[in-house]
Amino acid sequence: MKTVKIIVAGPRGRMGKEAVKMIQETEEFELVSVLDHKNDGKLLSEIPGFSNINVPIYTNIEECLQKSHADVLVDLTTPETGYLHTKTAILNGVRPVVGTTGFTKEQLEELSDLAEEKQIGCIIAPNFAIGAVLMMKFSQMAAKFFPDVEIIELHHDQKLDAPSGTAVKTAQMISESREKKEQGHPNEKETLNGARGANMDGMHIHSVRLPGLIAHQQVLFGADGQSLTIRHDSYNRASFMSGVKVSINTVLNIATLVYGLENILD
Ligand SMILES: NC(=O)C1=CN([C@@H]2O[C@H](COP(=O)(O)OP(=O)(O)OC[C@H]3O[C@@H](n4cnc5c(N)ncnc54)[C@H](O)[C@@H]3O)[C@@H](O)[C@H]2O)C=CC1
Ligand SMILES: O=C(O)C1=N[C@H](C(=O)O)C[C@H](O)C1
Repeated sequence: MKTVKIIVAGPRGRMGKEAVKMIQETEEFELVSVLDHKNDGKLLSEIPGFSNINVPIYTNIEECLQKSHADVLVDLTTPETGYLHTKTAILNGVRPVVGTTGFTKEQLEELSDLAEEKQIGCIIAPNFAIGAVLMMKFSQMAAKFFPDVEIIELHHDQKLDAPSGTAVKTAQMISESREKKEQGHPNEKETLNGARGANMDGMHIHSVRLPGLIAHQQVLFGADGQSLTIRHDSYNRASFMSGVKVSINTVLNIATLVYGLENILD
């Protein structure tokens, strides 16, 4: 069995910590270094909460990629950093597995073109939880029969991007099966800005941010005399790790960019 050598970017973050733990617990994975924006030159074991993990911390991605000889970079940072890391990894022949959300459509297209040109695998998944992927797929199926839909996503109040990457992906997937329409009354007017949420392809997305929440989404469909609600809840960040694992194993065997876990699950 060949060991997969992995770099984690954002190791001190909520998701990064969980990814480091999962990699340490997986026999065929080896954490070779981490990328952070501080603590350059230290060992991860010097950082509270990471005792015994003697891998170097880099703050410069080029240096990190050149010295680590990694197969995969797992990025769990912020939109700007995640984009830069993904691009640099592809250019250096290291395969990115990206959970970071908030990339623009143009950035995704550019990264996809770059992966194609370099013939290198890259997986960007707005949600690694299998249940969330099913929620998106079921919503796509339902929208064919129930074109009247609104999306409500609910997250912890430390989240930087809104709407969530999952909500955007859900709307994109629904758009593929839903007849085009603007949700709500044609003459509706907001008397308070933002009352109807964000509008994507005529669908409204509402973002809730509260302490105590982790990651939740409901997709509400309405029709004459009935409604259908499809809801997913992540109660902890371990819920995302099986998807990260599948992505690491899959990215080694593909030569393009895949956007969304649904495209690699059988
Ligand atoms: N795809 C998925 O299933 C999931 C994706 N996410 C996404 O993952 C990202 C991280 O989420 P959280 O862990 O909750 O955030 P967080 O704020 O806890 O962690 C982000 C980490 O990135 C680090 N960071 C910032 N700039 C950096 C740089 N230049 N170089 C290296 N590290 C840097 C920060 O120090 C921090 O430790 C977000 O974009 C979030 O939306 C979160 C949960 C699940
Ligand atoms: O920031 C988070 O926490 C999450 N971000 C992802 C998103 O934007 O969809 C995935 C999950 O919802 C948790």
